[in-house]
Amino acid sequence: MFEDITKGLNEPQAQAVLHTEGPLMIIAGAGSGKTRVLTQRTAHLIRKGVDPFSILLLTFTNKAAGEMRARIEKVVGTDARGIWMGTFHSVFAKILRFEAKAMGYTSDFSIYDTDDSKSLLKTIIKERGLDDKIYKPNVVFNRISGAKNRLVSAEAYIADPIIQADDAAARLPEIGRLYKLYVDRCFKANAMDFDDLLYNTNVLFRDFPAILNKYQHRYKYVMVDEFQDTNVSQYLITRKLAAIHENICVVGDDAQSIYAFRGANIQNILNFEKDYPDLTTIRLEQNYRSTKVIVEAANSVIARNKRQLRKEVFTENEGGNLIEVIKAGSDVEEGRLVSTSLFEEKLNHGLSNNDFAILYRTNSQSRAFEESLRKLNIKYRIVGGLSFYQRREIKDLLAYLRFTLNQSDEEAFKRIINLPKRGIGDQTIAKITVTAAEQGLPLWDIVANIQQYNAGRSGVAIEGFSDLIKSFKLLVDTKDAYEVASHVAKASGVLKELYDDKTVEGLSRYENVQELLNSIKQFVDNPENEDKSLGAFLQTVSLLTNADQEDEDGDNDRVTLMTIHQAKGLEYKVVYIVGLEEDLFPSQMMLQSSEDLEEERRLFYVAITRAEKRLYLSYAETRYQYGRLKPCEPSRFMDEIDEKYVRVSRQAARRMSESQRNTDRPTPAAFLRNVANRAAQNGGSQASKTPPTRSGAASTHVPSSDFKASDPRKLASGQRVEHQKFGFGVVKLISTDQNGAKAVIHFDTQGEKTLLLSFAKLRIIE
Ligand SMILES: Nc1ncnc2c1ncn2[C@@H]1O[C@H](COP(=O)(O)OP(=O)(O)OP(=O)(O)O)[C@@H](O)[C@H]1O
Ligand SMILES: [Mg+2]
Repeated sequence: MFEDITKGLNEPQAQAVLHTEGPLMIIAGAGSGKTRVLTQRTAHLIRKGVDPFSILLLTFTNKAAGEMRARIEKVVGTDARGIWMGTFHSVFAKILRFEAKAMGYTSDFSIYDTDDSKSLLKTIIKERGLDDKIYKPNVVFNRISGAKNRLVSAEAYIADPIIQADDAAARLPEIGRLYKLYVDRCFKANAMDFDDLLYNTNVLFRDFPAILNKYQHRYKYVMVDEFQDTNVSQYLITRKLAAIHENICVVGDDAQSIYAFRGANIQNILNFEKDYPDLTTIRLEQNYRSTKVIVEAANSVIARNKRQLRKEVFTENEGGNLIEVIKAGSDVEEGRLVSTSLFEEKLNHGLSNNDFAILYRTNSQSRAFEESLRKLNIKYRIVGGLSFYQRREIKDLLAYLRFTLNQSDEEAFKRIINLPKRGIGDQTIAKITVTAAEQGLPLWDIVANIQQYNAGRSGVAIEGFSDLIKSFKLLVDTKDAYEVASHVAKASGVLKELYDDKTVEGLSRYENVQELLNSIKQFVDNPENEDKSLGAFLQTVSLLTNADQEDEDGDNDRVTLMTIHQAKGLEYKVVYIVGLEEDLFPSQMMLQSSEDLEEERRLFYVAITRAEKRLYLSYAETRYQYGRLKPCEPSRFMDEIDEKYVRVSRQAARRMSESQRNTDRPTPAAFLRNVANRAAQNGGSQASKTPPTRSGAASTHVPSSDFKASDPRKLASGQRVEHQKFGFGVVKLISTDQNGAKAVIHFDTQGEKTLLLSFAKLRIIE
């Protein structure tokens, strides 16, 4: 009866899909179909007649949830809409909204983003008269966040501070008090921060058994993707929710656990076996995503980690190309070489921009790649950069909307009270917040009754503000989110101020606000959204994760640039892992212990396993850091890949053999010698289906200065040339388009390639 649901799945995958009752754990390597199994399993449950409302499916991003929902919908139709699906944060925010009263909040509570939290902490630190160079809002925030994720309350923290050895920040005596003040202040503002969404859900389920019981009965089937990255708080919630039916299925890969720094705990996987003695464990071992070279290279890296569950990963996919190393003189050159390679890949393999990802360790590395991609007219998206919703003008309008809904929201209040300028000074604003805090009054009590306070000249302006907000409030219950928002944008003066600003930036800010209004309209028009209220819209917006951004201009064919952390669960035909240098990756900041090194290595494993067909690794010999040019050493991680899977471009190999000769110069790590040797020995192409390239001629007589970005005027068809990577060939055709001049060249061993002449380094053979 369920044959078709398991069609195309392998034996253990099918078993996992059909095993619906009782606890189930799927521990398996990257690309082995874990996420696919969850999708099929959910479709199967619905086909069996399970009510979609009783299925809870927790994913890593909202986007992943959306994609899974779309796939399930293909099998079961619109029933899929009823499934409770999303990130831990978004699902539990929804529950908290229903149950807000029990916790002393209203269902219109605000969600503070990290900026709001830090701004509030800054205010509190100042009010306490503490030095914000010692009590840095950032540091204090991380402390509080860490405590909440371990379910340590402010009171418990004060009684017994979490102090780790050699952690100076933890010893600051006021942290506990600041934690307490911060929590009180958020509560008074009817606001929860991101960590509260988990913390408060735990408190809710702990203190209100009847409420817990309701959800325990509702969710007959609970599933968690990326289980290795759940923290204790998330695990506890999941376990409690599944306690009655015990139909809990978690899937994960301990080798991809990369959030220990945020409290994720591999231990959860081990505990799971203890917590569920009658657990069924299924292992998936076949990778369907990547070529043999990529799978085996990834295996060879992760095998170096001591702390891991042993598991096999193999693939029946083709051998594929060797992993290529791109060596650049500087970070700028790295951007250029990677973008050029990407451009050539695109042309030579008929790929689209969507097939590519450039992965880096930290966000700040994106700049060089952005610039060089732009020069080549290649569209890209940055996941996790300054997102649309973090822009000033967007936050301004959102703050108005938040305050319209929740007049206790202190951070929204601070943002808008003098926007557009009403002549209300910072001191007056501080006076209002401090008075509210001291007298234990909601902000709004003071703002709405300002005539009772001695607010001086600002009084009239504040009165105007409160009248404005009162008029907005009247709309909330009867109008949808779009009607309220477009009225607020106009009546508040936000739109007009931007409209009057005729600078280029002003114009683009004005357009951004219009764009926000468009997105609210879309939200309202979407039949999947039953609740079209302002509150419902604000909730979805505040919980967008960085990976959930939509492209603004509707053109979705873009190269993706992102940190490796953001890349979890995703796959691309061609992947570039860039900045493979010591101190950058592995990151210097993370290297306190061998455990940290293992976490960095898992990150490298995640990065490698995103690639389907081809993988490139790049590094620069020098890089600007903190305003200074620094020499860099190649990352030890490149050394850790079994050398038979790696190929080094001729240029890199040649420079290496030079540095070997020059023994006075410190050679950049053993890696360089290794690869030079191996390139010379095996022609660099063992496992590849393509014939060996000329990279074997690592120390040819050709000085690199002879390879120049080619001037099209000197090149003619029929001419014989040599390319650094592809070897010798004959020019077939030269043409020009908006990207500049291109040549089609037929290479002796590599076949026909189209190269962009401003980048291709060719040597003309006279
Ligand atoms: N039995 C199968 N036959 C063909 N393709 C499959 C099969 N199982 C999975 N795939 C494909 O393999 C790729 C990887 O699957 P999926 O993303 O589910 O793996 P995963 O284990 O979740 O990976 P990750 O650990 O990176 O999250 C996807 O493109 C998926 O469609
Ligand atoms: Mg997955």
